[in-house]
Amino acid sequence: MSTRIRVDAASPYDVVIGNNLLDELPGLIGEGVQRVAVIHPRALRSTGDAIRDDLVSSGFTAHAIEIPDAEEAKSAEVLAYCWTVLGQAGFTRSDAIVAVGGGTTTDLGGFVAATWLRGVRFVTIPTTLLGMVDAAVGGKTGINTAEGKNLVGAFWEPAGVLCDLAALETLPRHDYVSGLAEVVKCGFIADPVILDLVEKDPAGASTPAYDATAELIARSIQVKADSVGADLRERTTVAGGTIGREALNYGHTLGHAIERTERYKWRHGAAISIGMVFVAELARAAGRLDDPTADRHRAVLESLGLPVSYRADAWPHLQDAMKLDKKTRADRLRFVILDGLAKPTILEAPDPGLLIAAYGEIS
Ligand SMILES: NC(=O)c1ccc[n+]([C@@H]2O[C@H](COP(=O)([O-])OP(=O)(O)OC[C@H]3O[C@@H](n4cnc5c(N)ncnc54)[C@H](O)[C@@H]3O)[C@@H](O)[C@H]2O)c1
Ligand SMILES: O=C(O)C(=O)C[C@@H](O)[C@H](O)[C@H](O)COP(=O)(O)O
Ligand SMILES: [Zn+2]
Repeated sequence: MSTRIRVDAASPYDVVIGNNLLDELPGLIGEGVQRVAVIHPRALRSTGDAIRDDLVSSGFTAHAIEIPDAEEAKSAEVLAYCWTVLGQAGFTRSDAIVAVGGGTTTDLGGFVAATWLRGVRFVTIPTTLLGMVDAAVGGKTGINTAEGKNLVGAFWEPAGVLCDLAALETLPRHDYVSGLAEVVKCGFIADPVILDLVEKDPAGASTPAYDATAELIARSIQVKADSVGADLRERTTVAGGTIGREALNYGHTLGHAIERTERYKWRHGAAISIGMVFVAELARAAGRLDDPTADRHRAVLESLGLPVSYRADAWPHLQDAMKLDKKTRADRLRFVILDGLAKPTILEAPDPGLLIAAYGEIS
């Protein structure tokens, strides 16, 4: 049995969660498409080849494009390599891209789709927890540069998202747990039932075999779908006491700065775990967040084995990196914080003393 979650975008699409979903792929690729590129990371070579072969059996001319694993894929060089393959294979505007892999593959693959001939059809098949609950949904695509995380990219929405839960069984444990950071994020910003389900059995929740895994995934995707359906291009700042898509950036201002400082060798979820504890401390220091909710961040993330502290001497580098965060306006840093559980808002240009105090709590 599969679950479908609709994303009410300009062209609405479904995120399907279940098993053996590949029968749905030709329909998502659509009529009139001749060529399909299946972009996959090195670690999923056999999956990429199998999907390509299936597509050939369905009558498409399919090519597998192998890219590096993890953040190495999100580079200008890999992007240019994909353009070369598409050009040599004669991809036209009526052809399509399928990205099969984790968030790095769907971010890169989506940017290839957004930029090739100014935009071709795109389908995501996320194979990591993080990809399913976050990266493959919502149309943010892009690459990193030496100056910062995701600094170059485009909004380019998929025609559909297929989350085959069986893929999670081969995922290394630290990658699964990294994805849980985004799940916990959804709990704090919008759906506290997620936190209850994780806290009930953190050891169990750290594996895909947990009896609430499908519910955790569906609830997190619903949070994402609601946010991007309402504010795809992240334009809503503060309106009527609520914020739009920026809420999904909870923990990411410091988290992305840590990723840059670590030269993109860390997993994204590990970095944003620290980033969430930091903004919880910032909100507490600013008198905005109650102690139990602030303390709950460290407790739940630590119980999953995620990091919650970082080197004290890194603060000057992190401050520099945060200046290029996409929420920054002119010289004013803007952080997503909580005014209470599931009440995200923006803290604009906090006093430097507050930032140092919050960093002191996590270093
Ligand atoms: N676009 C968005 O809205 C959005 C949202 C959240 C995160 N992201 C981005 O997603 C990226 C992180 O994604 P991730 O955590 O999925 O990491 P990832 O894509 O690097 O995947 C982690 C590792 O697992 C391997 N892998 C993937 N699926 C596997 C499977 N089923 N079995 C075994 N190995 C597998 C990959 O090759 C990689 O080495 C970051 O770059 C982050 O910025 C984007
Ligand atoms: O979808 C969003 O919006 C998010 O912010 C989700 C984040 O989890 C994700 O890491 C995203 O890639 C961050 O976007 P960025 O705009 O800060 O680069
Ligand atoms: Zn993220």
